[in-house]
Amino acid sequence: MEPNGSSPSLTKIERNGSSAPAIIEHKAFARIGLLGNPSDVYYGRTISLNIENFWASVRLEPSSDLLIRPHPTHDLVKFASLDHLVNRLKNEGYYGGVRLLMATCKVFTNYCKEQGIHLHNNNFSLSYDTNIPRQTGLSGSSAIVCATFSCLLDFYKVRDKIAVEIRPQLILNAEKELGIVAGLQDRVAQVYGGLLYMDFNKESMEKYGHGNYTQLDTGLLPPLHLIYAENPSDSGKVHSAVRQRWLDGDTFIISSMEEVASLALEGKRALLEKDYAKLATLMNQNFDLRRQMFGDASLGALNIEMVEVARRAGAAAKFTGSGGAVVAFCPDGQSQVEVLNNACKKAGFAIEPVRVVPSLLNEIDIRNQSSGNA
Ligand SMILES: Nc1ncnc2c1ncn2[C@@H]1O[C@H](COP(=O)(O)OP(=O)(O)O)[C@@H](O)[C@H]1O
Ligand SMILES: O=C(O)[C@H]1O[C@H](OP(=O)(O)O)[C@H](O)[C@@H](O)[C@@H]1O
Ligand SMILES: [Mg+2]
Repeated sequence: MEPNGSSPSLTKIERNGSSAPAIIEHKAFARIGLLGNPSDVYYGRTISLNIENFWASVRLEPSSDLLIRPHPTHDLVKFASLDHLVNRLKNEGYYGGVRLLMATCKVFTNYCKEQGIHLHNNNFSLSYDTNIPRQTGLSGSSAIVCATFSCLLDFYKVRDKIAVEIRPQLILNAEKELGIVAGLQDRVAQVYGGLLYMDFNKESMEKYGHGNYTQLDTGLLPPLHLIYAENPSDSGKVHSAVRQRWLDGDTFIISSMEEVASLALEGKRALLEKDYAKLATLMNQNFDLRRQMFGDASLGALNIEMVEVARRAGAAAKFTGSGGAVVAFCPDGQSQVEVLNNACKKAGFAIEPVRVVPSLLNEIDIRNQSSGNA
């Protein structure tokens, strides 16, 4: 695994000798919610893209015992002192990636059993690594789950038995299993790659168990920038209160989520027409609606400041996910990008150009898309 390297190859299957069982390695990349998030949690719509800037990788090695290997830093259990332990919990919480790997194994196994998909009895060990800034709304959690899921698909050779459009829901189920409130957009972007328009309308979700996912030409995108800060926030916690209000029938939340969903629909049109002034307006509206629904305390002062620094430079800006990272677009071009770069550096925020991942579907995946994907 080389998450600190620079060139992300997608899949690696190593054979040590002609008869030795294969080691399988998969990557899953960070994603940006460009428009419509978080309405994906509420039968809405989003436009999202998978980005090469950051990724998680998972390695599966055949072994005699079934072993889930803790990550040396993300699942820290050895500390220099009590203060170190307490600080670590304060800044990063109790959890690392081990629980994600375990939940993925459980959801995968149960789904295969329910569907009558045969799994052989060989064991494996799983380890992971990631360079996705932790809990910054770049979908670091589902990248770990998605890469694990891909390893299991290949280890059990069942890629042709689990249709592509079903996989995001199974990946989401692994996090649901852990009580994390989240939606499908991350997982769809990570399974499909590229730029996607997603429609999670209730009818399709209930009838087929998935939304309608359309891959768009990544060439439609204008240059985008990613801004982020070391500021972990727990996306599950951020979402729980708003989710509860939505379940309780709060009319403000329900109508605002519908408005957010409609931004993705308008955004699709704007992208197809290359109407980037419109795109900028929609991105700003998206963040303003999130801010009204979630409230400043839940979004966090530093996260709001990231959006405001970008806006003061004249850029359109919104969260990539639930908070921690921002996607910015400079409608006035390169001179504005320079102003934005300087403003971010001055404020202590990292900024870098967005690099989009091309489609990740292989021939088996494309052949096995179910007919329910209208
Ligand atoms: N970089 C990471 N390393 C290990 N585990 C992680 C990492 N990021 C997220 N997780 C796990 O996923 C859970 C949910 O993370 P989440 O808040 O959704 O972050 P993100 O915005 O990166 O998806 C965390 O509580 C933790 O268990
Ligand atoms: O709030 C959002 O936009 C997203 O939040 C979660 O993503 P994360 O990267 O963990 O912040 C959630 O999983 C997504 O479905 C939401 O759209
Ligand atoms: Mg997450």
